[in-house]
Amino acid sequence: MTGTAATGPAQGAVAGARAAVTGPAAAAETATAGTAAPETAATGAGGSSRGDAAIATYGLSKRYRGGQLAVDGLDLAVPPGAVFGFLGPNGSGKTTTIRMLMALIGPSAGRVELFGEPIPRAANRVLPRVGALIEGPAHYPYLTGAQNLARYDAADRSADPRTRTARVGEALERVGLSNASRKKAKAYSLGMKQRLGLAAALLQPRDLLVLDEPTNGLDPQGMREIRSLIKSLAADGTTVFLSSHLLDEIEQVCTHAAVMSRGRLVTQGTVAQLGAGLRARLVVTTPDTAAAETVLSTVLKTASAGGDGAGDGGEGAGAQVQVEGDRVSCDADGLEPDAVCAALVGAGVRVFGFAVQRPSLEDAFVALTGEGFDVAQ
Ligand SMILES: Nc1ncnc2c1ncn2[C@@H]1O[C@H](COP(=O)(O)OP(=O)(O)OP(=O)(O)O)[C@@H](O)[C@H]1O
Repeated sequence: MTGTAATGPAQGAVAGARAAVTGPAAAAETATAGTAAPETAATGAGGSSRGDAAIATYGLSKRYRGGQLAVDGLDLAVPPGAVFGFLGPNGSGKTTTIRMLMALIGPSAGRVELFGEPIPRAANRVLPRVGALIEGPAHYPYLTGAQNLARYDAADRSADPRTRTARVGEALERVGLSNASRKKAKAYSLGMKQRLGLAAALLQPRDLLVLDEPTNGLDPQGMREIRSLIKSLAADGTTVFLSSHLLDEIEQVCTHAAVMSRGRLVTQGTVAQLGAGLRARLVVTTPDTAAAETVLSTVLKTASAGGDGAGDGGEGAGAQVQVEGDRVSCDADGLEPDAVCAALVGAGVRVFGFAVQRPSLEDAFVALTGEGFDVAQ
């Protein structure tokens, strides 16, 4: 443990990142920081080298005292300026990783660098550049939003008390809480509390924001507000690293993502790259499923014969067309959607719906891990 334990109820929000989260893990750590693993091959995300990464981890592992290997040999590279989604089902090691990034717990093996500086060794120098929101913010319920922020700021030794009032006002403005600044925190909705936690992380200019499940427990409106806030922070050049178990959230807000499963990194890259290995599907909705199936099989055979796989193309084409209820689908690779649609109509198929569906991140996860996304360890 290298962080300073937070006092009061603010244990979740780590503004300026020198206050420690005092979650259940904090007391039971076996911090053996410093047993650095040999540097592993770079797995650059989105073409960025790891030297200029905002966050880089090398063989990062954490085994809890009970023997659980929560994080296993993690090599992360978060490019500066990215909105980086750290994705994985519950229990896959996201929070444990974030705690190690913020020097709240030590790794069992491997190492962390933030902006090229070693953590925890350079924590005092680097962490003031990092704002964090970990495990849901807790606030003093009987203080107003503004008073809560003033308390957080007073606990931050790097913060200038002379500019406190102005910075508190700006942070509240930034998260859209100016009008509620004089309301007691206990009267805040969950979304407002989450925004207040973000405001605490924004009391100083930050180069990096680390957010652990920032939309957890929020209603759809609250989620939208947090997402648009994240986008506006990123537009200002802040690198944002956020964990989530919500795939569509990552797709909506992130430029890059890493996928975790059972403590291990499954893949990382741009969001576009993650789905790139998967093929789009052409989906026809029709009551004439048999006729549509015949047309798609013929189209696939023709496309396949026209390509370089002429020898084996025809054989499996029928099997590649799937019929589920009133939906008939096939691999869209190499097909001209307008020509396929014309062929369907020409054959008398009543086309009620026609789409080329891009694979989702969930499809990518299932393809990569062989398991559904809702797995819990
Ligand atoms: N303090 C601890 N002591 C022992 N085991 C722990 C501790 N904290 C977490 N674990 C275990 O480590 C594994 C990873 O947990 P972690 O909280 O990092 O996952 P997560 O992906 O953040 O999941 P969630 O979204 O549910 O928080 C889980 O199996 C969890 O039970």
